[in-house]
Amino acid sequence: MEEIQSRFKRICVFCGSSSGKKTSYQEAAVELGKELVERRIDLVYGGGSVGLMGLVSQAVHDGGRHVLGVIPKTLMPREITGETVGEVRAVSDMHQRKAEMARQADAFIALPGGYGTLEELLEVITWAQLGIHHKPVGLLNVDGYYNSLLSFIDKAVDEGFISPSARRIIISAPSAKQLVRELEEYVPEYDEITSKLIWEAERLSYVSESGVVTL
Ligand SMILES: CC(C)=CCNc1ncnc2c1ncn2[C@@H]1O[C@H](COP(=O)(O)O)[C@@H](O)[C@H]1O
Repeated sequence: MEEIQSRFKRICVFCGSSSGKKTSYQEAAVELGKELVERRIDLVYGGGSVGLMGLVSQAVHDGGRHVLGVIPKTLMPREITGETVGEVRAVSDMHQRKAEMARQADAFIALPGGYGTLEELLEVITWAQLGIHHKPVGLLNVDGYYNSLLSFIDKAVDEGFISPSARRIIISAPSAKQLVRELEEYVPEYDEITSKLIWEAERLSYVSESGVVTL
């Protein structure tokens, strides 16, 4: 089989700590894991084996790619998050966890999930909007799970709360293959105002060779 060389070394996946009711969600998590393997991309995620998090991490690990789970110390007991495959990095709190996951990744993908997934997704979108990073953000819209979120965001654009260029930060696709392909082709738009901002990366605990804006 021909090996595909990706521009991404490691992708951060946000997804449900539950599995969801439809098998299509679980299948999509495995499919995404296999797509990363095929493109020789490593995984960073929230750690543990619960829900879709367990399925995607297992698929990447089984395929021989590196898996990094970033877990706050309080979530570390196995009865809470289950066994983690690959490397585990303990951090002090949820804020540090998100910063570390973002720092380690070259792109972000959200699978279906609940509050935790939404919060992680919206934060990396907000950071992109502010020019803190220029990494692509993808939404794996399995079976239209995120249609209502996307409609809401379009309404926010219509109502003048989100700019059309900020809307374009989100790349959505119904399948892992299509989504990763689109993320590979993504070219970030540089906003004149945000590109003039200098972020105190250290204060945000968010330092990256590729992601942080330097003027
Ligand atoms: C005590 C308890 C309910 C533990 C659940 N176990 C968890 N283990 C690991 N990461 C998690 C957990 N719950 C939420 N997260 C974080 O929030 C996201 C999932 O939250 P949710 O299920 O969509 O909302 C994941 O991407 C992960 O980074």
